[in-house]
Amino acid sequence: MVPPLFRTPTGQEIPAVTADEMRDVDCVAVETVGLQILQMMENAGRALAWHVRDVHTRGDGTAVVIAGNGGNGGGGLACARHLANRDIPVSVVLDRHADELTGAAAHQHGILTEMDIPIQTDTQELSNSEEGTVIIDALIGYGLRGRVRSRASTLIECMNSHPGKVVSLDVPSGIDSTTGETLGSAVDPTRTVTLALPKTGLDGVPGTVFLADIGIPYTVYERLGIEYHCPFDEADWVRISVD
Ligand SMILES: NC(=O)C1=CN([C@@H]2O[C@H](COP(=O)(O)OP(=O)(O)OC[C@H]3O[C@@H](n4cnc5c(N)ncnc54)[C@H](O)[C@@H]3O)[C@@H](O)[C@H]2O)[C@@H](O)CC1
Ligand SMILES: [K+]
Repeated sequence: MVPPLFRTPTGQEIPAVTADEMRDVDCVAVETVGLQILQMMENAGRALAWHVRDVHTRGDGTAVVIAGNGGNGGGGLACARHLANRDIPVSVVLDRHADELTGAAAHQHGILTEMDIPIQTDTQELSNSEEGTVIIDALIGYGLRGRVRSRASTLIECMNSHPGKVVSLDVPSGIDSTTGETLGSAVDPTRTVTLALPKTGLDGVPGTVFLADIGIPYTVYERLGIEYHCPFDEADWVRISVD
């Protein structure tokens, strides 16, 4: 399979990676170069919050984060903190009971509880929220394995039936980030904010796609033989598309 070629609006080419290749990037960044996941996640959450504010054009200006238990969910929970810091009323719907969260997602969740941000597993509030509410899809990223299971599938349907805009983190949940295949059901976003490098499966996803800088240094890409030239200019993100 020839990987899709993504370009910035100025025509700069950016290589796309499979989920395995992105895992290698993460692995070299963390294990060899010494970045911590939370450092990258902080950049992801902040960039995502900027995009949520950018699509917030009308309505009551609220946001609901739908979060899973992996790195994608952790980025969404960090985003919730950044939105609350900008006085945007935000709530969180988890895909599981809070006691079952682990790793970075549990860490981010702990901060949100100290901030008194409403967190639930019930989707009622999401269903009742206004059209102007922005939904943040941080359920599953490139870690999707197999067909979407029932609870996640319910949350995906809930996001898709909401009249508000949906911003997906990294990959629309339910899309295989390597092949672009819908594994059962998938989020239909207004916008996707993908991290560090485009994923091959993003070719053809609905909505616009932005690439966000999460602070991975050149040396990581060099060590993996990925030809990378910084596509970012004044902003920490750039719109990308396939020819
Ligand atoms: N360097 C990077 O690229 C960084 C990536 N980050 C994020 O981390 C993500 C990758 O993190 P992970 O490897 O933890 O994986 P993900 O967070 O993408 O996926 C794991 C989550 O998806 C659920 N899941 C997997 N398959 C499922 C299925 N079939 N049905 C229902 N639920 C399913 C798991 O239960 C878990 O909650 C990226 O997509 C990105 O959003 C950020 O944490 C920042 C750093
Ligand atoms: K997602």
